[in-house]
Amino acid sequence: MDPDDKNFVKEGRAEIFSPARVFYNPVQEFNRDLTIAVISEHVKDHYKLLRERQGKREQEQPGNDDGIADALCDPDKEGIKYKHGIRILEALAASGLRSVRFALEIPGIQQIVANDFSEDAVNFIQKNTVHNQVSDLVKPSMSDASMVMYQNRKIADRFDVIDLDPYGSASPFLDGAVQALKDGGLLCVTCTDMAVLAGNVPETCHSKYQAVSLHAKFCHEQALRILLRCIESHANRYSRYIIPLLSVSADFYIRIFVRVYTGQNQVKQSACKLSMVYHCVRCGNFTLQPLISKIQTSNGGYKFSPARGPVVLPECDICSSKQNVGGPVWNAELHDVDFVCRVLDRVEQNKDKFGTSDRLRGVLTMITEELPQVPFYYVNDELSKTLHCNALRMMDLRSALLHAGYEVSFSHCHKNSVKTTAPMDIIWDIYRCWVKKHPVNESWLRDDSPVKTILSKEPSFEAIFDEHPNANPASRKKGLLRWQHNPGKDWGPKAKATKSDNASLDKRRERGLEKAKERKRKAVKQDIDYKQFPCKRFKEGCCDLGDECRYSHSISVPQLNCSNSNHSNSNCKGSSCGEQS
Ligand SMILES: C[S@@+](CC[C@H](N)C(=O)[O-])C[C@H]1O[C@@H](n2cnc3c(N)ncnc32)[C@H](O)[C@@H]1O
Ligand SMILES: [Zn+2]
Repeated sequence: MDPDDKNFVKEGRAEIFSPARVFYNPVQEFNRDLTIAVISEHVKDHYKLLRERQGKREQEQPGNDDGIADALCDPDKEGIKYKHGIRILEALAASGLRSVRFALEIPGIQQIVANDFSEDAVNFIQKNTVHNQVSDLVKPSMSDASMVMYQNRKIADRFDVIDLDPYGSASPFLDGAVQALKDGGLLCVTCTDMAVLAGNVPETCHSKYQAVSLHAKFCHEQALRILLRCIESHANRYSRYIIPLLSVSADFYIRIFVRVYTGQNQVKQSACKLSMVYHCVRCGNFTLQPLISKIQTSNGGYKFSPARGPVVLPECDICSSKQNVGGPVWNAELHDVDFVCRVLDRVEQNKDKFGTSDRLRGVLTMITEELPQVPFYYVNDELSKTLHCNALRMMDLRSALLHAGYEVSFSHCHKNSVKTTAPMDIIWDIYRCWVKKHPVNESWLRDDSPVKTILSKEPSFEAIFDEHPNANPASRKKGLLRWQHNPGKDWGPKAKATKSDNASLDKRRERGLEKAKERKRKAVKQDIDYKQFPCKRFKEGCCDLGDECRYSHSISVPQLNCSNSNHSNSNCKGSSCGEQS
């Protein structure tokens, strides 16, 4: 292998040959680093369990006569085979980079099956395995991913860890995965079909995940909760259930880590972890409707019964607008915070090991700060946008909530998120107090607008905006890297690998850039100032271009020219709007 080759990739301790016709996405290094940290902690638990089961505590002796580490102490050497180590299946392995990194960077592995249905990919898995001297640990396999999992359903054949990292949705592979894991086995799942999970196509979301996704500001957390519920429902069919360890929304994908257990009693509780979601289309108010209630019985036991509903009136109790209904979603915890703290410790103690350690520290710290039992969040800029008022600083809103006796946290899913135990009307009370000091323009107070409905009510208390000692969380105080800044050229889910080579891919990329430049030149010629138009992606919470975005991220974009009261603001095209006065 020639290290100067353009197709030669170094990541972690691995050196991989990865031509364009085999999939490789450099932006997913964060995903792979995170997975290595999580599986390493899983190995610790695996050995703890083994020791408990066998009651043995031997001195560590990696590498006995047959070259296999045999002791049951926590393994500490990577790259060697452990007789009692874990078995991993990477069901969709592409170049094998992930599997090779597992072999080189996670101690305590017995075997990794690196599977792909593409012959090309498997040839590269083979080459890369030999080049990185991990042929003892990594076994290339060419098969359909589901088939491998169905063939390993027998208890003796099941895996300790299954990693699913597909193009788009992981849903076709979930049924096989929940059956091919050992009791307590770890399932790691990526989904990159965010448009589906985030509410753009609710009917497709239903066909893939059996849940309706809503077009809501909390869409990234919704994606996590839809996927978790979907895995749980697959598991339940086989008397199994899941315990989420870590659920992450990052860049253009979600990544979740859950343990799968067997137990009919726990499976019954699954019904209590489901909720439908009502969501107001105008003010963003949301309410969860559980499907099953667990009721205490007189003899100290409990029974299940259908939940009472509906929990909301047909119209939003805050702004009287219509509400959509979505779900069902997972309504229980997204993470096991103790486990996340262990992963965070591992990252902090091995900073040099992970190329993305700064971001890992930031995101994991934020996750440990999230309110664990509060599904979803509001987005602060969206609240001020709804009222067309001056922006209320995040620290001021957080302080006001804390002074009023409520808990508050960020969500790692969104920069300006507000997770809180306060009902939405309390948040509006805080905004009502704010607006008294910073009145909104009279023109927004039309009869049919949520602005008027919300502001016509007096606040039920006097909000205190003085900085509260807990308003600034540690992750923010320490200035940890919590968000990816200005994504680079490779950002985004990559298309399926093609037969073309890198050179032609580069040419296509160059042509794309040239076209974009041409469009910009034309715009300048026509003297179009895009900054007068609001950025749709920013509004949806997914524009990461910051100041570089050619559209406006300001909430005070003048759309006031439009006199048509039926004309929704989000559709207004500013100076090009046909319905203007
Ligand atoms: C997104 S790539 C995997 C990337 C890899 N996990 C990594 O971290 O670099 C998806 C891979 O899945 C393979 N694939 C897609 N459907 C499959 C199936 N049903 N069975 C096996 N492999 C499949 C494709 O050939 C492709 O190489
Ligand atoms: Zn409303």
